[in-house]
Amino acid sequence: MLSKLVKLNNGSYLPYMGLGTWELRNATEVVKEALNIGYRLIDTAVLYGNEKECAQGVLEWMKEDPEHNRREHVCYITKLWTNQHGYENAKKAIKGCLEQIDGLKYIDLLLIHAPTQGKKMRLETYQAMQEAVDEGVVKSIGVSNYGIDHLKELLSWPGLKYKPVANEIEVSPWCMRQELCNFCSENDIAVIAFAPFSHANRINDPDAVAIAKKKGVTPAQVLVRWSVQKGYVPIPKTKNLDRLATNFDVLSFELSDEEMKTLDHPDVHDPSDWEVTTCP
Ligand SMILES: NC(=O)C1=CN([C@@H]2O[C@H](COP(=O)(O)OP(=O)(O)OC[C@H]3O[C@@H](n4cnc5c(N)ncnc54)[C@H](OP(=O)(O)O)[C@@H]3O)[C@@H](O)[C@H]2O)C=CC1
Ligand SMILES: O=C1Nc2ccccc2C1=O
Repeated sequence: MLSKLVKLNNGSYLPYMGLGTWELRNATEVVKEALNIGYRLIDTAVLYGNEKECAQGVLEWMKEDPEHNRREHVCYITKLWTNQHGYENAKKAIKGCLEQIDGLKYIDLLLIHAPTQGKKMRLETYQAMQEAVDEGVVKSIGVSNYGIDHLKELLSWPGLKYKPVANEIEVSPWCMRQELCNFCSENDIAVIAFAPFSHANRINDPDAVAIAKKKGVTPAQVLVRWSVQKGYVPIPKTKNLDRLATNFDVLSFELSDEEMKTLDHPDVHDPSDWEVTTCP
């Protein structure tokens, strides 16, 4: 039986999966509906331009049933974009993120969106994020699109006060990043798996379709389940209210070892998005 929560290295938890919100233009409506279905993790970013709308969705959901729908039940993730790196710049950017979400009061998990700005900028940004934890406005911090070298740089940095709790990276059966995922696991860093459908490119994969048919589920559910069963936290995105519920329903069935192996493509590296895990 899979747990509904993934324990982080700072003692807090992530839900077993969440909602991606890139390109969501009806974010308030989708986030509110997702929370009503049972999603408890919302992944946004400064880049997406919808932080305010996502927060509004959470606030409206809380307002619907204040006794049961509580702020502390939701994990709100946002990410600093690449032009927000550097100590002062990041301080200002974090303030901006907090202004966007106002009524939510704090950010559950703040990530550096990508390691593209070089060592000095990466570490200065992280320093500003650590201070936001000390100020109580951010509960946990982590990174995204970090490769092993970027993680080693951070873990060996003398200024490290709070270990990154998570690395958000593209992971799917066609982008397994086994070495990086193993490194994260060995260092107690959770893997948040973005683009679990390879940005919809793989939703009709014949193996996923065949397994889905056999189980009476959708191929999307098979791909989300693959990720959850690997121990990752997938964050599929949909703007479609009907798909929200099925994508979330992945605890009612299991994939056998053989089915997992059929889906695995360890020798394929086909990211659907940017590939910056090896940048200097
Ligand atoms: N940190 C980073 O650098 C990155 C983070 N991310 C995060 O990860 C999230 C997910 O990645 P994303 O790139 O959106 O790609 P996904 O792999 O989640 O695929 C999303 C696509 O799949 C479609 N889809 C969703 N559910 C179904 C379904 N049940 N059946 C058929 N099609 C479906 C969606 O269309 P529709 O909406 O019409 O249903 C959309 O076109 C992002 O939204 C973002 O939050 C993504 C990329 C980079
Ligand atoms: O969701 C995302 N889609 C993207 C495309 C390019 C760069 C970053 C991202 C995201 O974070």
